[in-house]
Amino acid sequence: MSALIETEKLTRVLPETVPVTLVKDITLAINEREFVAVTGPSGSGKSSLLYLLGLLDRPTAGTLTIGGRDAEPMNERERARTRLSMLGFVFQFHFLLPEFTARENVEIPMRKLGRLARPQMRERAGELLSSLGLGEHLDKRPDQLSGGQRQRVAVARSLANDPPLILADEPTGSLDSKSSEQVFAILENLVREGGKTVVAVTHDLDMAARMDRRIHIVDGKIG
Ligand SMILES: Nc1ncnc2c1ncn2[C@@H]1O[C@H](COP(=O)(O)OP(=O)(O)OP(=O)(O)O)[C@@H](O)[C@H]1O
Repeated sequence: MSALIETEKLTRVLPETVPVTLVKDITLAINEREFVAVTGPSGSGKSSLLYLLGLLDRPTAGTLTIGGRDAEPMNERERARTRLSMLGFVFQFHFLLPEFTARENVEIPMRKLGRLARPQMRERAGELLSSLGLGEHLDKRPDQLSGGQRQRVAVARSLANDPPLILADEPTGSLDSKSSEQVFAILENLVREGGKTVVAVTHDLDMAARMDRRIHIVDGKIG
């Protein structure tokens, strides 16, 4: 079976006067249905790695294949399309659009991909939110929701186009322990029951220990 995402000596150097190495020679393979933690000290390059894996940044050396496809020759349009269909993102801060309701926020990636008719998008957004315990809050705006609820909306949004891979950057980092546990349980369930692959940066070593595998980054390298 080929890996969902595979890198070979992935490297990202910022071309400053004194070049800054964010990620160095990272070789890894992430398979379907894996729940993977990315850990490491602050500033070690965890977010930079996630950005590369998520096609939000381009490596300066090395290769990355996603769904068996080499990302290198993809133009911006293909990268955007791959992001929309293959990847879901959850960040530490929810980045929901404040003027839209929970349901509309979840519909946005579906509208961008344009595979479903509008009524189906609306229905799917409602179902996703309900499955994450937000059935009562479909028409609320982010400022009418708690932090934990907002993050669950962000998870629902990441699932909008049913991507096989969810990338999460400290998804519970700004939540209290109860909401944190809820969001963790949702991510775990996505892997165990939903067949998704989840790669999550976390500072929480207890959480990392409950995941399938840990990729530890030190100074931009696997350590
Ligand atoms: N655009 C940039 N210009 C200069 N330095 C940068 C830039 N982006 C990131 N860095 C630096 O690169 C290093 C890696 O950053 P990154 O955010 O990937 O680390 P991290 O492990 O995710 O950190 P944290 O755990 O604190 O979120 C850090 O030292 C950061 O300050």
